Amino acid sequence: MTKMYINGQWVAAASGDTRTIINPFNQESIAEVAEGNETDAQLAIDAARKAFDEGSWRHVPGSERGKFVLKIAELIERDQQELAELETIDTGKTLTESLADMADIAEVFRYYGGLADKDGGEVIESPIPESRSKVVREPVGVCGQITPWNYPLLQAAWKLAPALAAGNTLIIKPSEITPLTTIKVTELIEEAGVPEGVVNLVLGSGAKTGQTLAESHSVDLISFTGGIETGRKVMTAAAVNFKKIALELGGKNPNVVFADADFETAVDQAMNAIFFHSGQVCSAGARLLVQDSLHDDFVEALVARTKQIKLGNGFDDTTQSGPLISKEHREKVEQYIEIGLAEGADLRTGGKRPQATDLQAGFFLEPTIFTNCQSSMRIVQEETFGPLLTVERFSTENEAVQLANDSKYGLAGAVWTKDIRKAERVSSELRMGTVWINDFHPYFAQAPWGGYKSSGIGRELGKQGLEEYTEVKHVFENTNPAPLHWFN
Ligand SMILES: NC(=O)c1ccc[n+]([C@@H]2O[C@H](COP(=O)([O-])OP(=O)(O)OC[C@H]3O[C@@H](n4cnc5c(N)ncnc54)[C@H](O)[C@@H]3O)[C@@H](O)[C@H]2O)c1
Ligand SMILES: C[N+](C)(C)CC=O
Repeated sequence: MTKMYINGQWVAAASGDTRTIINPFNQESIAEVAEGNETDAQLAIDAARKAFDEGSWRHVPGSERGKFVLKIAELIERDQQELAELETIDTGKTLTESLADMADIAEVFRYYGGLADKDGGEVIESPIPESRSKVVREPVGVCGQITPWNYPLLQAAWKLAPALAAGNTLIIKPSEITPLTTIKVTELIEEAGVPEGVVNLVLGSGAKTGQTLAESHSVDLISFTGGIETGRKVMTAAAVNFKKIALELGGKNPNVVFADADFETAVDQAMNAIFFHSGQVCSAGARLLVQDSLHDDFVEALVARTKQIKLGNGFDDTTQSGPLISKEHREKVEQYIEIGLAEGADLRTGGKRPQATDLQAGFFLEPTIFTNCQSSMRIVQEETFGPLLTVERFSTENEAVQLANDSKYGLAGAVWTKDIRKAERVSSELRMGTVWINDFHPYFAQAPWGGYKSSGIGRELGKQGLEEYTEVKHVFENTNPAPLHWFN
């Protein structure tokens, strides 16, 4: 049974409870892990608090902290195959995708390892004679970090690396259904020699362990990645002590194709946008908007190619898309298929479970495309988080922008056109944290990631991702102190 990591020790749950982890491709048991609860979360919080308040970590120079973070990058690269196989068996995503994730993850640690000693503060030109002024950044303190099941280690890396680089201590809680790579990276963090109490790993349900982190008066920052409704609970709980908050929430991301787009590339990338990782991607291009004159030919080509997508085992290198993460999640996406039919959308392909015998044990769903969709529909407005694409038409550039922005979300979106001036005009009007022009999906350590509106608060990655884990302090020195005689 795999344990939790608290104060430098691998420990079982206080209750002795465990949870079985299954492979979504065949529902086979793949691991037995400790199932923590509020008691374990509190032990981890106490360890992180003590390590921050009494330990040496936050006084370690940035250059030394950076070396720890760079060492973790090195260890991740050393064990990337094992980590990728764990990610695939845990999530169902293809091994190719998992290996790409591991490369991204190592790069995130490398990026923040290099950034750890680059902000030594700023001297300010004080307007007051005989004084000196500087602005410094300091670690926030104890950070609670909560991650989702779709990119388990990638989303953990986006939190762990900057938090450590900035000198914080932390408690990380992965999704209870996909903990394996977060457990493994914690082993690597221990191997890298990070002092005890600095990094703590708790496992278990969000309602117990996650909630405890969010509502704790001893936690100074909560960083959450997950669904909009859970994010609302976390934000509410975090208010108890006005802790800093970072929220990376859902998306319903418009993929806007103008008539002058590169047809073949736009079709190919529209598939990539929605069916990569079976659509279980926060920034999936689940909402396709096609200019009227191109619409029918584009949809015909897209449907024909979508029917060819090969579903299967993530370890089979001919597989293009894996299962959904769980029985419950597949049922949730299937409910949206029923909603789409009831709302009058036209089902052009998919919409049901595959019949192939070798796919019956997994949580598979055929790649699905609905056309004749309207912006007011629930399947257009709500995050379906599966292999479900809605297609809408538009006539003018202004209509495209209006439709794309007609959403409570604002995470990401794309524009396809050969007219770069038009792309820039549309990009400047889209209310979302990332806009791709003639591409879909790229993200990397150097550029900030996050959402407008209900897609979240704050940014991960980039220098902004490090700043989120710091407090800003102004230090003012009177260089010639004397009585003021303000009061006689
Ligand atoms: N914006 C991004 O960068 C990004 C990235 C990945 C996933 N996501 C979003 O994550 C969602 C899918 O992930 P999910 O199903 O794991 O999300 P979820 O909200 O169900 O769970 C996310 C995490 O929150 C925990 N949790 C659950 N209830 C909690 C509570 N009351 N208090 C504290 N923690 C609690 C869970 O245990 C899990 O670790 C989608 O909406 C997706 O868009 C967003
Ligand atoms: C990896 N990312 C954040 C782009 C999409 C996650 O769902």
